[in-house]
Amino acid sequence: MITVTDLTKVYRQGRREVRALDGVTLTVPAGSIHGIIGHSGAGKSTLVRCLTLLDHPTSGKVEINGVDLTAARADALRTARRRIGLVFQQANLFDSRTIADNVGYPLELIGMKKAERDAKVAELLRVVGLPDSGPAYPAQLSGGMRQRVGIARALATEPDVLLFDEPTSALDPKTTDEILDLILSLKGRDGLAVLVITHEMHVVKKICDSVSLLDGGRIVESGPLVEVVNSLDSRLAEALLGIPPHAPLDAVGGTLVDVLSSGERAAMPVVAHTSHEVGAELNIVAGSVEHLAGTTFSHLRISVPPGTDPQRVIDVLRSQGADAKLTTVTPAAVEGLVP
Ligand SMILES: Nc1ncnc2c1ncn2[C@@H]1O[C@H](COP(=O)(O)OP(=O)(O)OP(=O)(O)O)[C@@H](O)[C@H]1O
Repeated sequence: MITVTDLTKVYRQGRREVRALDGVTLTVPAGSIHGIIGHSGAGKSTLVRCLTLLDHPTSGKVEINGVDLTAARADALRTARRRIGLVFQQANLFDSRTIADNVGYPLELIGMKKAERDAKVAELLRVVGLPDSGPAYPAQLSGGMRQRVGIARALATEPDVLLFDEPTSALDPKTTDEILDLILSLKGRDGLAVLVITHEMHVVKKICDSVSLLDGGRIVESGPLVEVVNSLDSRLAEALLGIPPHAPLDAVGGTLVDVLSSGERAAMPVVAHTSHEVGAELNIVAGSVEHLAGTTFSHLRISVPPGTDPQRVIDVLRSQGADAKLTTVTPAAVEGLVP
């Protein structure tokens, strides 16, 4: 488990202060995967550096299974850092070492004997699906395979936390899915807590149990995936269940209302019922249906024809358990969040 409490990082540029992290607090329990998303400049890289103590936070705490990394010095810090396995966008392997030697490198550093190391490396290569790649060199592997090697290397010291920094940003969609499947397969392994920093919504949808939105160095929304997306007022809902592009308002006509329903309600004809109840034809302009963390979410945009009171439509939709609100076509709240 990793617990971050009131983490703050202030950089000084001449007389100017930049608060790159401003009181970040979060907990990722063992056995779960937490995603952190945010647009460029939100503080993601600073968070990675401060969590791993590559950069010392200005204030606040980072604890792993109760051990305070921020209080550790020198040798104690080196040992404590091994509790976090790090995987970057590129695996940054040593080109002149074999794959087995790359994976075994952190074990060499802690002085593990060769026979024990070889057995551990073979096991790790099996875990990441590369049982026969030990003798190969990095240049002989694809980007996805190199990323698997990076994951094996990060697991070598049996960390309590695995921290992924944009792990699939350099990969094609098929390889991305394969790497995400691998990350999912590690869930629950030896009480591992997984933290994934990403700007890709697909990554959050596919593997995360919970998610936080980082903005201006602060966590502005956070919680279990199925809870944070269950409100039309949530920026995470907008980012993760966004309405696909559709015809402009003047072509669509009427007043636009967004409708969000989840679970069993997502399969019920709430719009048809509402149409019937208010005695007007409600047209579905666009929508998306997503299956997230075992729950189905339906996010629809409907147009209410002139002469029908949109507030009455909203009230009837809400009386059936859906969230509903008047909408504009492009919510400003998420601009820049989805690249
Ligand atoms: N060493 C530094 N000195 C001064 N300011 C910095 C430093 N590192 C980061 N910052 C500032 O802190 C803020 C957060 O930067 P950070 O790189 O953490 O964001 P990010 O979310 O990782 O962005 P990106 O996705 O573009 O990498 C930015 O305003 C940035 O300019």
